[in-house]
Amino acid sequence: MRFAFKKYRRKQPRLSGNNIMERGNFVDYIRIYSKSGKGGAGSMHFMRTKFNAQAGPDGGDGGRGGHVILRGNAQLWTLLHLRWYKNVIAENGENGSGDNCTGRFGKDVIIEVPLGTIARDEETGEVEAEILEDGQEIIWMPGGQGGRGNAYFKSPTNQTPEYAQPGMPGLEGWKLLELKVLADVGLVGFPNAGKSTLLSSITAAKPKIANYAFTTLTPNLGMVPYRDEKSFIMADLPGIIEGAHEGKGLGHRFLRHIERNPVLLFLIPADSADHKKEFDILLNELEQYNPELLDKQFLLAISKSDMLDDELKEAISAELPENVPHVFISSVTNQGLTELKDMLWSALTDVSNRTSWPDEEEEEDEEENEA
Ligand SMILES: Nc1nc2c(ncn2[C@@H]2O[C@H](COP(=O)(O)OP(=O)(O)OP(=O)(O)O)[C@@H](O)[C@H]2O)c(=O)[nH]1
Repeated sequence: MRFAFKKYRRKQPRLSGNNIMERGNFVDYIRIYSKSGKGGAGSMHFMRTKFNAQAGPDGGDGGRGGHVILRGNAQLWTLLHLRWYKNVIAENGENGSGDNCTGRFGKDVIIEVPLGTIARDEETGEVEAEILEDGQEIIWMPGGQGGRGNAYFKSPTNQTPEYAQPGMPGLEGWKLLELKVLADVGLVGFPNAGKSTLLSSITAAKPKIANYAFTTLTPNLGMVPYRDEKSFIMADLPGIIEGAHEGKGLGHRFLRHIERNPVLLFLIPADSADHKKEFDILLNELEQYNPELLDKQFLLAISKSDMLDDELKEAISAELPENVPHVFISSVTNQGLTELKDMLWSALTDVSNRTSWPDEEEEEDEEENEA
């Protein structure tokens, strides 16, 4: 639903931020008390009898209460700018007055949010709005309708008594705004796997890189240029450790960002003690968080492969699951990066490339049949 009242736009209070500075302060979850405006009362002034509008001067309708509107802004990366807004309250509509004067509409409040923001009701958990495009506007909480003034009842078709009431109330309640980063490819790996280094070597993004765990505390996005001026977006997500779904390490807060990435690239470093086990732990953490994540397309990259000779590569390849394509890469020597981009692009464009996981019930059936 797009907001149609363009002429009111300039006057609306906007809850927006100063873009770039906010990248360092990643906030992806906000609880906010939100209220749309009440409709103004219709003017019934000077009426002699309740529905005999002919008997007095015309009274105008009350103005509509202000909406609470969400607007997508591609320059925003976090919800930080909303942190201090505990209440968002739109203005009430003005009452109608004599001489058929319609009350002024209450001012709408526009909340600017980054793309990928979901709005929920705290009590019901219901998703009420989702912003995916720059400039997209959704009337999240509509303002109450204004009451009808007696002018309205001059028309014989407009005799519905309930419209003669004062304006309708707006909506109110505790709401949640949640940001799920929008990217084509999400990088999944233990801390120190080389995720940020990969992002910085194939995109123009400059994430923090260091030889210690949890250098990346917030998602970083970068655009990967591909052949023929094509491109895709890659997200470097904070490292996952065993028990992340129970809150260990940085916990499961950031796992929500993976939900939006159609392709997941698992990064396992060449110097891992057990590549297969590391991959299984990561898969398990994703599954514990949300089993639907296993329906995504997976690719596996063995990072820091400049440390490996051909023999070691063969040994690692033999350990890895056959149904997940893998590639050896090094962000230092650029080894395998072109092949990796080709694989990512075909995974993004080719739905038939989807990794299939045997369903537990199927496995049980097979076991029974074998017995
Ligand atoms: N030899 C070699 N070292 C690498 C390569 N990629 C990354 N490293 C090193 O590995 C360390 C960790 O790299 P990061 O890119 O910060 O790892 P990360 O996965 O983003 O780590 P977190 O932010 O903790 O999740 C750094 O010291 C990098 O220099 C590579 O291709 N080869």
